[in-house]
Amino acid sequence: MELVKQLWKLLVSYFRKKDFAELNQGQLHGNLGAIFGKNNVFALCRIRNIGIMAHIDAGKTTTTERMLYYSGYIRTLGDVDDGDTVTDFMVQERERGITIQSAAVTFDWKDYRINLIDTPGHVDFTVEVERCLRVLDGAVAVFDASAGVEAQTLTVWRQADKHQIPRICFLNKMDKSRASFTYAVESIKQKLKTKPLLLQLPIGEAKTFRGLVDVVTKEQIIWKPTSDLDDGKNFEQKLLLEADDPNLFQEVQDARNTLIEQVADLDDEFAELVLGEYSENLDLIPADKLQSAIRRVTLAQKAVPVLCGSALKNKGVQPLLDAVTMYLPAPNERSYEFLQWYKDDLCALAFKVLHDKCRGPLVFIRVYSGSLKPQSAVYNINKSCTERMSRLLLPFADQQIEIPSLMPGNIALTVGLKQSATGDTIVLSKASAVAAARRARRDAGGEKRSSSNIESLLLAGVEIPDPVFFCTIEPPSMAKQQDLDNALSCLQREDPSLKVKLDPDTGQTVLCGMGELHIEIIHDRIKREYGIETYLGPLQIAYRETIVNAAQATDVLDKTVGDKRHFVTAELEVRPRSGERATTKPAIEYAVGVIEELPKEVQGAVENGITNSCIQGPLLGFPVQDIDVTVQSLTLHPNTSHTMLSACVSRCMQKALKKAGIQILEPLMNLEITVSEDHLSAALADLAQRRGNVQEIQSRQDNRVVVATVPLAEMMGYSTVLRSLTSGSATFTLELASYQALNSQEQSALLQRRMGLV
Ligand SMILES: Nc1nc2c(ncn2[C@@H]2O[C@H](COP(=O)(O)OP(=O)(O)OP(=O)(O)O)[C@@H](O)[C@H]2O)c(=O)[nH]1
Repeated sequence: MELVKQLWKLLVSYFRKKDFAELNQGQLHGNLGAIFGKNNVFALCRIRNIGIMAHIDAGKTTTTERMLYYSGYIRTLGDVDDGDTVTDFMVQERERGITIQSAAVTFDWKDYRINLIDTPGHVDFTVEVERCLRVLDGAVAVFDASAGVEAQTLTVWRQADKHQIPRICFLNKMDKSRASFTYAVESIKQKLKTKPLLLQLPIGEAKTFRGLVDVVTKEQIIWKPTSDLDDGKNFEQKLLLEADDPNLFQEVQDARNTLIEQVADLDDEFAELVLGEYSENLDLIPADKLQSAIRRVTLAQKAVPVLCGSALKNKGVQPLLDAVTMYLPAPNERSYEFLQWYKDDLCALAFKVLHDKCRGPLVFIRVYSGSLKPQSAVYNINKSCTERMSRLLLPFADQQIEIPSLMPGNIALTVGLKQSATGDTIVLSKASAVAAARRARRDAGGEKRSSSNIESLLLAGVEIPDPVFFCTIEPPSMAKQQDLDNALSCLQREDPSLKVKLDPDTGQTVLCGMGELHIEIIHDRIKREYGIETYLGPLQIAYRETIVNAAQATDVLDKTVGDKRHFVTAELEVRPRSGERATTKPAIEYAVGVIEELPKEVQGAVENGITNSCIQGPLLGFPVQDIDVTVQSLTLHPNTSHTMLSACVSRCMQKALKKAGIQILEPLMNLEITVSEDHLSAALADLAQRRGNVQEIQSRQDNRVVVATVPLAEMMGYSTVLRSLTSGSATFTLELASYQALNSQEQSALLQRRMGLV
């Protein structure tokens, strides 16, 4: 029997893949043609730019796939486990069943144009999530209904808070045996500190989950599997009557009253209705009035609508799409201060770069005002350069269709921009940027333009956290070094969280990344996409250095090059800084009398020298963090070049840092392990051996969640160990918490290891 089942699964999977291959070749293009054939210009109020975000494996890609299917843009349902979804199109994504890079798709749902971005859930790709959130107007947060809020949910939720993005919650996986609507809602309330508005109640849970009731309209939706195809298109929608199910009817009645109360508390306009016209009978409040009020509180981010379903079992996705159009904002409902300065001129943000072998860099752009046309020149404010764009493409995962223009509120791909990178602001022309700057100055009351004023003309970029892992990367032969450098520079433009540098001692190329998986994927991409078989050195931890005491140093440089004498004397003081957020940017000040005499360019050269010496600390060459520097005195010969000045200051800094005593800091990680009760003690015992510090053990349904901190150095290859300790049942997330000082024994052991003595 088991064998027959396996064979059947194989057959289904084969035909799905076959369908998908055919779909890629023909059907998809047909559908894209259909989009293009239609009126491609949507009124702003009918556009939704949304993202799908969640903890790893919550079901983002599966939900996206269903959205594409129900909107008619694909005719066969893909499956993450079969590696044939539309948005996970990278080979690595299909092989591993995870999303690595965000994919943008454009589709229409009931007269609305939806630009949707499926984002990765793995913590190593958090930067990818953030740069997409930057251009979105709204987001759907997907939850595994059996797990509620998980570690990475918190991270992406905070990112969405930072960009003030209105959200809808979708409790997915309601079919799972441990799914619990009540538990998931409670965890949203407790952990995300938000007000969930229950817009639906599930009918059945786990195996019995078969539909839901819309609390606003009191309609029940029951999915009816047909014998041949259970794709979720067949459902019955009708008013729930007391006779159908008296208990459920009462539950819905209570839920609607609670919802009305909640919304009335948050929205004055609705409160007036509740207290006035409908005070006698809340039942009479029309659904559309309640929906409008829910929309207002969602847009104001005072509360979050909650829906539920099972994407895998094809239930609940159509109502979710309705909710996206109904409750998430249109581009013109978001306020952006900078738009007033550009008037109707083009203002757009480049938020992602892809490298295409034939077409070169493809830059994803979101237009905020004005419009963009192919074959036009645009001005990049960040790079201060004019670039020519040749074509405009509408993205559909890994395929695109050419479009004649891009209107405000929309997202598209541009071909031909060579300089633009993630986070750059693109405007019509230099003159337009100057005019916008003038208007901004006028609005600021005619003040002289300060640098922060200029920054407000630029759309905010994305903060890239420092990498925690690094390793050397070697080409197979010296002849391939140039190809490797090219590949790395293309990959870096695509992925700002990847850092590449040269080891000054060995001359080797060093890759720095956000985690083991990140570096593994980059290595794999270099092989597959650029055809270079590279060798990675052992993965190493990116430590930091700091100082323990205050110290002073002086340095003199006296060099004659040709007929020019370069003469500098510098005296610096360094002090440890405490209390503030860890930063590798030194705080620089000048002793009385020094700054008045320094021209601006000289000051720039001094600060360059100080900052550069903090990039590589004196002990092990790691970045130096948390120091204050005072320039006590500085004398220089008028002929001295800025390079010589910086070099002298840098040398003086190194002396002062050495005198101050160097302390090595190691990355300390927040670790969250979800493990069954049976394997809890094994996981804890292992953690104790890794210098782990358990802070809390929570219960999550039948599982336990261990919240701990642990040094990153102890976590190499942890996934394999945890898998074998828990028979593959546990999962974990790891995220940088802070940097902590090594004790003297650990520090000397590390020094010896780095010097190759042990
Ligand atoms: N039981 C059940 N499984 C689901 C459901 N939705 C998704 N899954 C499964 O959960 C796993 C992860 O699904 P994905 O859609 O890849 O999740 P994701 O959030 O996109 O994952 P990442 O992008 O890697 O973070 C796959 O094995 C899916 O088949 C659901 O509604 N019910």
